[in-house]
Amino acid sequence: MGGRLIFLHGASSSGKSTLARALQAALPEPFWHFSIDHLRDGGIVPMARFRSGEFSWGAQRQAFFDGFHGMVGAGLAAGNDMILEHILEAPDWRGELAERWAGVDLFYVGLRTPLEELERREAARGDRPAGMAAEDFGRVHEGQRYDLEVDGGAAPQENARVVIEAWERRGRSRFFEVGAV
Ligand SMILES: Nc1ncnc2c1ncn2[C@@H]1O[C@H](COP(=O)(O)OP(=O)(O)OP(=O)(O)O)[C@@H](O)[C@H]1O
Repeated sequence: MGGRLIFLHGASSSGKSTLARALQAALPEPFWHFSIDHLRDGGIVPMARFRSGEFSWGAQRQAFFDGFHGMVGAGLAAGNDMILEHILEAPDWRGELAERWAGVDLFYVGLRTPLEELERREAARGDRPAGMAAEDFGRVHEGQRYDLEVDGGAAPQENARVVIEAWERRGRSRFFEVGAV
């Protein structure tokens, strides 16, 4: 039997990682927290050499994301429950992932955080390029249909409680309603 997937989707600095950690702390079973941040910051990808321009990110990007999406499927297929935080950057990813994860017990959560708060957080953390959050804000939720939307400006523990409560009552995920968007 496959694991269950809680997918957190929202702009950079919307609070996905923070909510994922709050969920991980509150869920009744051990869920993985899975993010490209972990590949980048955990030393799996040679980031310094991409950042210096020695390696071309453009040339690697497709394989990187194909691999990342495949790792989620592999984790689930092995029976692991997972919280995925991710941004669907390309318009065709949604359909591709709906196909790849067909049959997965998935709960799709949209994290909406006001632009002013996104910009405040981005400036305060200082580890994301300025303007990234605003760029995401304008397009990240476009055409998405979520099983639940939460206010990324609210306290993470409260959002975790709301997500878990809704997740426990979940039906078939709207993530798979690809043709309808
Ligand atoms: N509910 C919240 N209230 C106040 N600050 C928050 C909240 N959630 C997150 N933050 C802060 O905002 C910043 C970004 O949060 P976080 O890393 O969780 O966002 P993210 O969506 O995972 O970002 P990215 O996609 O860029 O990795 C962090 O400094 C975090 O402490």
